[in-house]
Amino acid sequence: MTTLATGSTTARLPVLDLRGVTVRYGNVAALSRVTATLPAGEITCVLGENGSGKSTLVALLSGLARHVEGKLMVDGEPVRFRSPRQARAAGIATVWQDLAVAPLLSVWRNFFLGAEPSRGHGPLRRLDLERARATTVSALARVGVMGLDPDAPASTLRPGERQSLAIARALHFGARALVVDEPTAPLAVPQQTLLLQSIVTARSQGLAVLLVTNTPRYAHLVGDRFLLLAHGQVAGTLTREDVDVADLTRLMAGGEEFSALTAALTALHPELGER
Ligand SMILES: Nc1ncnc2c1ncn2[C@@H]1O[C@H](COP(=O)(O)OP(=O)(O)OP(=O)(O)O)[C@@H](O)[C@H]1O
Repeated sequence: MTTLATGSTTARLPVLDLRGVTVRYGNVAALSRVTATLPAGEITCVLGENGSGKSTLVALLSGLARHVEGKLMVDGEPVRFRSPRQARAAGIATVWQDLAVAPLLSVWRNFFLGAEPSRGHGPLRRLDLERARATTVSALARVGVMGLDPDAPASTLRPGERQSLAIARALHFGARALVVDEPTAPLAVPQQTLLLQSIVTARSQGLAVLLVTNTPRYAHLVGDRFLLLAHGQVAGTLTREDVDVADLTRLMAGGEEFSALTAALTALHPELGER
């Protein structure tokens, strides 16, 4: 993990850094001058009402939307993605809300998606099936998914397992940042557990994680920071020391109240305003 020693404290360098970023759809500013920092090895939860800009933030980071103002930086370098492929190449892996798998293909095929291991060279080069299966099983185990048959069709994966497969894939292929748009349909507890467990694994592997969630309870359980969006703007940024679950639940319902709380906290602790 990249760290920067600052005197007696150690500050983590941001993997993703947004400075005054604006994204428009026609005349609508879906994000307006958003500033946020996502350090390595931390989970930033994005909370906000419908239409607050959460999906647009995911679209921006994954190369589907472009900013017209401000700067988006990855590891300190300004970027402007023209495609999801470019975002992936920069090390940003996205787990979509409505994550699709190729249902008839095996679990291992879905894990590699065209990047299957091979052996031999030139005309003798062929798929290394054993390695593909073993790698899939061990990568899934790393995020806490045990006992899956790598040859089973992906249609047999439950929703939480699908997301975990995508996270396992991101870790295996060396992503630096993980963007997770939580499924809208509530997951059953075991699947929700799997998903959160995979996200926590990504954090412990040093990835910068952005989790878009509608569930303050889960956000508080795993989140290190909370970014509240309201009407496309940052209504506040807080850390887990600043809020409890009840605060988050209340604040999610109204960005204005969140702004008021942030202002009050910043007045008491000026250093919070610098986050
Ligand atoms: N493709 C689009 N074309 C025009 N306007 C859009 C488009 N996508 C989003 N918007 C508008 O941008 C704003 C932010 O929308 P966005 O979907 O990012 O919010 P959200 O917080 O993800 O909402 P939800 O939780 O409902 O998905 C909204 O006013 C929305 O109507």
